[in-house]
Amino acid sequence: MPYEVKSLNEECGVFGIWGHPEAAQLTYFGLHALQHRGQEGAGILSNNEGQLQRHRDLGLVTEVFRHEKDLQKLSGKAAMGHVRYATAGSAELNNIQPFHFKFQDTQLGLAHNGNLTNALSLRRELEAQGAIFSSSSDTEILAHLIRRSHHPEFMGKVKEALNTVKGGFAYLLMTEDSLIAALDPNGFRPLSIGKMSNGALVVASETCAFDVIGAEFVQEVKPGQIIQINDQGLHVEQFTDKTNTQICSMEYIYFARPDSVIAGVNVHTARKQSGRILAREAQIDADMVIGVPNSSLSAASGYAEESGLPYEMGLIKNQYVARTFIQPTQELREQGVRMKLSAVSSVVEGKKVIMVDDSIVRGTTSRRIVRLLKDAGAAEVHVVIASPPLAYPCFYGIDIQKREELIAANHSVDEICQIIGADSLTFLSQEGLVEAIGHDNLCLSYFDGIYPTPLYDYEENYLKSLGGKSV
Ligand SMILES: O=P(O)(O)OC[C@H]1O[C@H](OP(=O)(O)OP(=O)(O)O)[C@H](O)[C@@H]1O
Ligand SMILES: NC(=O)CC[C@H](N)C(=O)O
Ligand SMILES: [Mg+2]
Repeated sequence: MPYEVKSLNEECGVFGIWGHPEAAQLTYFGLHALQHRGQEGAGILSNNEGQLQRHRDLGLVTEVFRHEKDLQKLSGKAAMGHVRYATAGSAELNNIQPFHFKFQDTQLGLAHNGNLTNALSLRRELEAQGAIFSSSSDTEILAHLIRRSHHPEFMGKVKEALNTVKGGFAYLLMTEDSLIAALDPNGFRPLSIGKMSNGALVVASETCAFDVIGAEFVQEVKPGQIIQINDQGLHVEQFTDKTNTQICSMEYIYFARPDSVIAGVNVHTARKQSGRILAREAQIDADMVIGVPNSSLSAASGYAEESGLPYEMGLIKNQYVARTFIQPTQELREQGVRMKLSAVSSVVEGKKVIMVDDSIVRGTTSRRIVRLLKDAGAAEVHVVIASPPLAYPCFYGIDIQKREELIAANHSVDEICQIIGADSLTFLSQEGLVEAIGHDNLCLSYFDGIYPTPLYDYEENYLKSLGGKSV
């Protein structure tokens, strides 16, 4: 399967539109802007006067829609799409979204960014009651809950289902006559509403998808909200009032595109600010600052500005060899990093270099790059990381679910420094991170292990990995 070699994988991206004659085309452009959120598969489902049609496949958006006819057949003035990186269920075609359910009386489209923490137990219960699943993904569960609800109204059924699933979810649903968006009570994942000049309403995981289609930002979907969009406009309700906003801090640190805005904060600005604060906290004597392309470049520019050191291009990313086959072994991950980045010897030779990266997960990237820079002649390599040590897994939509994988869960900062071969290693403090982002409605569980919800099906194994410490 085509795939970019990444150390830290993204989640998923959703996009929906109601009220435009070229709805599927615009969804294609929107998904293209969200491609960084998932590269395993993509799909679009359109709604032509109540007739839903879908095309999906494994691969990047441009590969899935390489034949124009596949997009052209998706007619109608409403559509929704998805780019996937799996968190639950394998990377096979059956799990690629949007899902399209055809019942004898109606049809339903479903797309999901996030990860349910009670998916296994719900599935067990549903199967015991006779449900037959068509995929191994957690996403499908919502459709079963909606169809099995005894509530007399469709929206009532959806609300009941949304109150049954737990964990992280930004959902889009397409019915015959409306597009529905819903966000979990913690609002872990970003989800925003925009408007086009013809009045069409759009929903997207990130605001960068609005810019490519000329839509204007209107409002965010708030935690616990369900928003129905149809020919009458936009109808906002809460499916629960028990909310506690906890936006995933890794969205700001790494996942989201720098041009996106989450909770009123531009991602590049937050990253740049984190670099500035890191420079104040680290105070390292050096000749230059370099970033690790792509995601740490904003933080590196902030670090350079604050420290007054020159910002140099010491590492080059090869934009073309990055695509290869999924090979999730450590050895091949290292191979991927090597293919991806080269050090510029004429820039770093004989110099004391500060290398800024946004995060250390397994330590593969930092170790490899320190070696690259030293092989290229750097006299000293000081690694500074624009986030605190990542020592706890995420259960709300990212693929880091095992503590054993995380270098900071198993080693002190000094040990990590030795393992990656750096001359010094400094992490941004948690307070510094919060200050950089500028609000404290953040999920920081990666760093402090404090989870804002029970972990349900994951709890037992997680507790074992902690050696009995309670969550
Ligand atoms: O410690 P590790 O396990 O190596 O993971 C950390 C690295 O992973 C991410 O980059 P990634 O290579 O995924 O892609 P990027 O080009 O978007 O920065 C992140 O920006 C770090 O560089
Ligand atoms: N990364 C995601 O948001 C994935 C959505 C869903 N859990 C899946 O695995 O398909
Ligand atoms: Mg990186």
